Amino acid sequence: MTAAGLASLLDDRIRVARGFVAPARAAALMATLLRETPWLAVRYENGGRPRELPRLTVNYGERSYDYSGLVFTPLPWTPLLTELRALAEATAETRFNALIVQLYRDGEDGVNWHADDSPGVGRDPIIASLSFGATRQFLVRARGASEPCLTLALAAGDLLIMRGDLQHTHQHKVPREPGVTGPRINLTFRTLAGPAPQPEVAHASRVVRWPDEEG
Ligand SMILES: O=C(O)CCC(=O)C(=O)O
Ligand SMILES: [Fe+2]
Repeated sequence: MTAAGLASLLDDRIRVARGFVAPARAAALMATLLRETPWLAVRYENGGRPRELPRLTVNYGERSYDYSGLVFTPLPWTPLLTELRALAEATAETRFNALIVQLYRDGEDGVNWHADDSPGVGRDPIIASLSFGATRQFLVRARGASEPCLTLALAAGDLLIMRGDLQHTHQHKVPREPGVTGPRINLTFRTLAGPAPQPEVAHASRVVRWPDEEG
């Protein structure tokens, strides 16, 4: 543990602060974010077949983010997200200008192996991730390996920081966990610089209400 209560992993390129947001506040934030975020179901075509990302996602900040080959216009910061950004910045000791908010509706949602290495984040990005709601597994593997070298259960209020050359040496994943019935929200703060991404690629994403008012 460092002075700030951060557990250090993989040569200090992953740091985890358990309970960074206290439980009552984390629960209140989960409810507010669920209710107030204009969730987007990201739809795209793959080999002519319509696909949808297995999670809902929204971008905030000053710059478009290139995600799964699609470019999305970000929404402006809200007072709440600005406040959370300041907390993340203080611990990560950097400034962030972009945020991806993702909703894993239940254990059927997840994100497959990837690295956060889109050109806009620069060479060795510092990325801060805040989790709320259901606890989910976060796996890390070395590039070229099939098995994870690190498995973290990210719970409500946990802060995870990735930095150094981790995105070049490793990939990460939030696997499907069919036993999980509750939703999870994850916020990843990033710093985007350099040339703006290409013009928007055609996609059929749409804002969805979740949970559905009816259900
Ligand atoms: O949900 C998480 O903990 C990770 C999300 C992630 O890897 C990403 O947004 O790039
Ligand atoms: Fe990621």
